Amino acid sequence: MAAETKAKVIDGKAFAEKVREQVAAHVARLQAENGLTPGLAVVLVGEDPASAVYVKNKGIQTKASGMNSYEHKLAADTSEADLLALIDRLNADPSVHGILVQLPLPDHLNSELVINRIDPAKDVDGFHISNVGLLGTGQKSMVPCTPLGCLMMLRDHHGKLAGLNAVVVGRSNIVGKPMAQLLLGDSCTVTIAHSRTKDLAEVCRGADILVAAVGRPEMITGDMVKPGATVIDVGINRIERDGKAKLVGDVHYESAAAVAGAITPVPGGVGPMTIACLLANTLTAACRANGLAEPEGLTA
Ligand SMILES: Nc1nc2c(c(=O)[nH]1)N[C@@H](CN(C=O)c1ccc(C(=O)N[C@@H](CCC(=O)O)C(=O)O)cc1)CN2
Repeated sequence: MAAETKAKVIDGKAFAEKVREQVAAHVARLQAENGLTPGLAVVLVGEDPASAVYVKNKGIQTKASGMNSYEHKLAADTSEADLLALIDRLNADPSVHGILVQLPLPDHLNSELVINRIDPAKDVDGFHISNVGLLGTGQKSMVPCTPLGCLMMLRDHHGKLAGLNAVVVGRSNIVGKPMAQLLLGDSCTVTIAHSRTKDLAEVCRGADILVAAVGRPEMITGDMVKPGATVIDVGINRIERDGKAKLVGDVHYESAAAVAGAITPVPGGVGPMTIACLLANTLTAACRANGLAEPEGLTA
């Protein structure tokens, strides 16, 4: 029998819709008052099916928010020199305020080199080494979309986060590390745990906020969750169960929801916030590039 769900379910789909509405309202004001339309260029190399869907959705949502969308689809065997030349052109294009290179890139391309070629002011993914350094030192930066989305949901649920114990399970550059920096910025006491952490369950049980970003299906189980804790599940894992394809997070939802105070589901939790925050970052980049006030509530 399924365990009873006690936790409040944090609805990322609904939250993302509100963020997109805020972005669209701000974009309409920018157009009316400043004659400015933010533009986002997304670069996809190759035919990875999941990446193609994410890029398509980015284009649809960018246009729906009133911004310009520029899609660049390149063949899987595109050379590094050609990709870098495209980034140089986008860096120099004043109608492009945000540039995103969809990851993962094909193996023959050096992701670090490619990402670090993007103008940091247009790096709406927040992956450029300059933005990483700015975030790590508490300075104004572009913030990676997935952690920014998690932070927005946590602030909305808790109000103030100061003094709370946060455990981030996972140490990736894209989610784990920036998530930890953002929580530290909001004065949480932060622990970064990972696959080699000793007694991971005990470390997790100390968390008021538990962020799972390990990329292992259902690794975080209910016995690892402190009663009443807020659980943010960043994992998106495609598994097969009972002969059917299924999408699950890094958290075993039923057992964790029986103990947690609040929890994000998969799908419909963190995932939709990633693209909503990409739109927010593009708007922020356009405002900064034009010396205009940044949108309130849409930045870290
Ligand atoms: N350059 C980047 N590449 C990648 C990023 C990124 O932030 N920047 N993140 C992921 C992919 N991603 C956006 O690019 C993304 C992943 C998941 C979702 C989402 O809405 N997920 C849904 C489920 C969708 C499904 O059925 O597959 C959900 O969780 O509800 C949006 C965007 C890697 N690459």
